[in-house]
Amino acid sequence: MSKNRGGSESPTCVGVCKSNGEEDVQPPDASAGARCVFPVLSVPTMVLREVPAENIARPLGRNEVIGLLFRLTIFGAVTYFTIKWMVDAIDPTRKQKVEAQKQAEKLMRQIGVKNVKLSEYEMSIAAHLVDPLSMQITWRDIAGLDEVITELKDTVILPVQKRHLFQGSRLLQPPKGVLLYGPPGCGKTLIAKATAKEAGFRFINLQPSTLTDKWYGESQKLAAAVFSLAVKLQPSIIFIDEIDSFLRSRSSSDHEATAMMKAQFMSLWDGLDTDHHCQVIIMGATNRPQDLDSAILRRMPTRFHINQPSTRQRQDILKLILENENVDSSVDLFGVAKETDGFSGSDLREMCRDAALLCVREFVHSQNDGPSEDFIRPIHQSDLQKAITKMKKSKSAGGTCALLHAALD
Ligand SMILES: Nc1ncnc2c1ncn2[C@@H]1O[C@H](COP(=O)(O)OP(=O)(O)OP(=O)(O)O)[C@@H](O)[C@H]1O
Repeated sequence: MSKNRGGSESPTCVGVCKSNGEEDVQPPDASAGARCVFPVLSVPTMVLREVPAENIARPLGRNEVIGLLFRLTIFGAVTYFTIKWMVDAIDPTRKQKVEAQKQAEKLMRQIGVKNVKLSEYEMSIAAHLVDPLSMQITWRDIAGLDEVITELKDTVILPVQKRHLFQGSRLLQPPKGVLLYGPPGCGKTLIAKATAKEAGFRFINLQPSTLTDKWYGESQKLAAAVFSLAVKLQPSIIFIDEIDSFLRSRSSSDHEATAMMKAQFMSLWDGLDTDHHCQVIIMGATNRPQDLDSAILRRMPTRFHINQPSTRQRQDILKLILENENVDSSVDLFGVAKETDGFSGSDLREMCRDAALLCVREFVHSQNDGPSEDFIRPIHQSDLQKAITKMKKSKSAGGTCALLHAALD
């Protein structure tokens, strides 16, 4: 049953007859009791059928326009959020992004940055900001590198801290790029962190994988975000450990996205140079400076060689590492330094830890054997000797592995 215009019910079936190619609307009563020629009507046709012709021709009223706009807005918003939700749901990096955002917000609060609006990409870079409270490293924590520290103070920190002295000079501006190079474990990261701490710079510890492990196109947006974030947080240091893995010499085998990202990184870097008031420094560390792109090397004119420590430097490092430990007064640190030729600062630290652990182990054993004194004995020369032998063995095993890898490569 359908209701006709007058409101009375009739068993009619409204249909559109097509005869001789013309469309015609059947009067309701014409089809009464008859079979429909076209039993199903399309919705727009029904709507037109219901709306009087004069209503279609007349302009829409104010309320109708508002209603229409309202419905269109709702429809647009629902479509937008549905698509956004679907894109988010299929994005494999979504969880990472949410985590990064939380971490970034926490760090921004800790470093006291307020009223700075960050983009989604800047947020994920901000997750690599080092919390200045947890960054306790100062010059005092670095031994044997006094010359490097003095030069860093003069060439990097002074022009930043006493800007007014260098304002008129183009030559004496703080460098935009600093390269620390040398064997692993010799203090490059320590130097970078201490520079940031002492100069009062914010420190973005950028892992190359943050930029390289991304979807096509994401890397470039992230690279741009590194620079825009550093500028927003200036004075700041962008520290890139193992910079060679990321900005190595360009080759024809480079993936297109990698090549584009490198080129973009360099042009963003040049952008820092054009603004003399910009206080952003890129500090790179590498064990393989020979692998770095020559264009990158040109952008890092201030370079520091952090070499394997000499005997005197090793003695200073040992003194610093054992400063607060319980060491027997008979221990000869110079003798230990002489015996540890080829050890890095990191090796020396590991070696001293091993020696200290020997004392702890002896204490634990003595406790197991029955009641004994309740203190850990001091580190003796013999403990250090044993630890040196162990470290030398593990280094030569490491060396054999390295040779094996080199032969296989
Ligand atoms: N000159 C030094 N004075 C004091 N400690 C040092 C020194 N050099 C290295 N160390 C010790 O070795 C650890 C590793 O040093 P660091 O991370 O700075 O080395 P790196 O040169 O950056 O190494 P990598 O190239 O592997 O990143 C430090 O945390 C510190 O304990």
